Parts: sequence; structure tokens; C-alpha cells
Amino acid sequence: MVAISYEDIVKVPKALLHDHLDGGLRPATIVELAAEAGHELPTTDPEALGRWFSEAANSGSLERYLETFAHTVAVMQTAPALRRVARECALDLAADGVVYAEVRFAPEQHLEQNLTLDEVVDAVVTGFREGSALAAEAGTPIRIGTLLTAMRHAARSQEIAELAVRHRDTGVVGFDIAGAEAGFPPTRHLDAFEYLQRENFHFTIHAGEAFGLPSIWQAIQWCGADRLGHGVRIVDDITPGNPPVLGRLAAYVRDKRIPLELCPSSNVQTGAAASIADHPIGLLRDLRFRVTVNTDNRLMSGTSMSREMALLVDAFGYGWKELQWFTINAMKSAFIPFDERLRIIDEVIKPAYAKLIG
Ligand SMILES: O=c1[nH]cnc2c1ncn2[C@@H]1O[C@H](CO)[C@@H](O)[C@H]1O
Ligand SMILES: [Zn+2]
Repeated sequence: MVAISYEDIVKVPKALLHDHLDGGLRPATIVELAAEAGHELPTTDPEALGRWFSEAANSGSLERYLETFAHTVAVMQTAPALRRVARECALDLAADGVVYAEVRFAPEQHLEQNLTLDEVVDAVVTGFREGSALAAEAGTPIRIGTLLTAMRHAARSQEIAELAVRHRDTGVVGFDIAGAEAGFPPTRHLDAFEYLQRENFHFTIHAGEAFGLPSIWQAIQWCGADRLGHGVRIVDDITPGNPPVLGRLAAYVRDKRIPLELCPSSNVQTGAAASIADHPIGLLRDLRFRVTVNTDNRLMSGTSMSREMALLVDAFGYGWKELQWFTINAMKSAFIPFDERLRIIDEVIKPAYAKLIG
């Protein structure tokens, strides 16, 4: 079998469900926006700044990893800055061969210069629209859906859930909670999740990253999450062996085909996995959980969708078949309407991989 190269992976269509807008800025853009905003950075050399982010985020702790976001959030406080960051995000993902992406961010973190929550969302959605139009002109079409995140340590989830529903017909396709996991269980935000269910809206929950099974159990059985952000700690409910034995929660997650938004490099940086080769994605794929591959924060991990896939190819020997499986899993789990998901699978993803798989 011919080895799959990174350049080949860039060319195939990919789908991305878990990517943070404030975790994916271009270092050069941060430098420019920080100069305008009067925000002090660790360094103003873009290359050194990129290195600073990945080194600072490489801490083995989610809490310390999250501290690095102070520098990205600080430069995303005006409508033009938000719009630019979103536009560049769309272009960068499209250039990497991503044909469908759900990108998330927390509107409540972008109010320091007196924007309203609705203005923040409008600016980001406009940026995605502009970036997608430019990408289509460049011959790399991409569809982007926005997810609105509420910060789990804060108390604005109901407000953010209502904001998401208000913008559901203009680009927002779902809701999420993020931030430090330990000490902030998803049930703190139960009102928001129950509201979203009554609105027939979609949501994912960061769970099972820095904290284990109780967080996953609450996210699914109390809050009704459609998907799990990370969810990697579901392996704690699987007893190794031949065959491995699934506990009741792991069995439920697999039986119900609950999508796992796995983020290999991010997990290595926050200490959720020892290395890519040791990442539970290998086991979870073998057991045929609904596994998807994601970037989480491209800046903090110095990564891209193609790079995450290339790392998995190296560590687990995956071929085009597996990469297509991850991609279709993601597309099946997307928050856009069923007929639109199907169209991307049938007209974009399958024909491209068919040429490679034969
Ligand atoms: O992997 C993660 N786990 C938990 N929270 C995260 C992760 N990545 C980013 N954020 C948090 O989500 C906010 C909105 O995008 C970011 O500002 C960061 O605080
Ligand atoms: Zn995340």
C-alpha cells in the first residue's frame, strides 16, 4: 500500500465539528489586532508568537491551557476584528480541504468594548459568510455553521441559548458549553438545555475531557446532549480484554451512536492522553463508536484538520477507508438539516474518496 502523505490528505474533503474560533487565529493577525487594541502580547513576532501559544498550551492541565485564550479573546472585541477573524478562519479551513465545519465561540467573552451579544454574533456570522464566498471563488468551497458556547463557570447559559435560537435561521446551528470542567458540572446549566430541547435545537457539551464518567453521564442523561465535546474519557467505562467489555454508559453511548468529537493533539496537550499513539481513538474506532476527528484549537495545538488526520495515519496506520469513515461520521453528526448533510456526503465526500479507495 502506498503511504498517505500530508499533501494528499489536504486534497480530500474533510468535515470538522469541534473547532474554537478564538483558538484558531493566525498569529500575524493577533499581532496586528493587538497593536490596534493596545493589548500587550508575549512577543510581537508572529512566528515566535505561534510557538509561544503551542508551548504555553502544552501544560498537561486544561486550566493552564485555557489561560492562553486571554490573548486571543483580548483582540476580538470589536465588530471588524471579529469579522476578520471569522473570515480568515473560513479561508484557512477551506484551504486545508475542510468542506464542512462547525466553529464555536463564546459571545459573552466579546463584550468588553460594549458590543451587544447580537452584534457579536452578527459580526462573526458575516465574517464566515464573506470567507466562504471568497473560498468558493478560490475553488475550495466550504459550508460553515456557527455554534454558540456558554462558559460553564459563568451564569449566562440561558441567555446564550436564547441568543443561539434567535440566530438559528442566519447561521447558528447549535449550542455548547466549554471552559474548566472539574467543579462545573453540566447540570448547572440544565435550564438552558431544557429550553433548547423545547425549541427543537441542537447542542453538544464539552464533557469527559479533564473530568471523567460522571460528567459524560450528566451531559447525556440529565442534559440530553446530541454529541460529546471530546468524550474521550468514555474509555474509563471500558474494561480492556479480548474482547473489551463495555460498561452500561459506554454501551449506551455506542448503542445510541452518540458522536464523540475527539481532538487528539489537544488531548495530549491537556494531559487527557499520553501521546497520539496512546490516544483512545484507536480503541474507540475499533469498537465502532461514532468517532469524529477534530482540531479543537488550531493555534494552541499548531495543527489543522489535515495534520490531525496525518498524525492518526502515522500512529495507527489508517488508510483512505478509515479517513472516509471519520469524515462521513462527522457529516452524519452535523447540526445542519439531514438533506443537506446527505448532499455533502453523496456529492462531495464519497466521490472524492471513491477515487482513492477504488
Ligand atoms: O478543549 C477545551 N475544553 C474546554 N474549554 C475549551 C477548550 N478549548 C477552548 N475552550 C474554551 O472555549 C472558549 C470559547 O471558544 C474559549 O475561550 C476557551 O476558554
Ligand atoms: Zn473544545
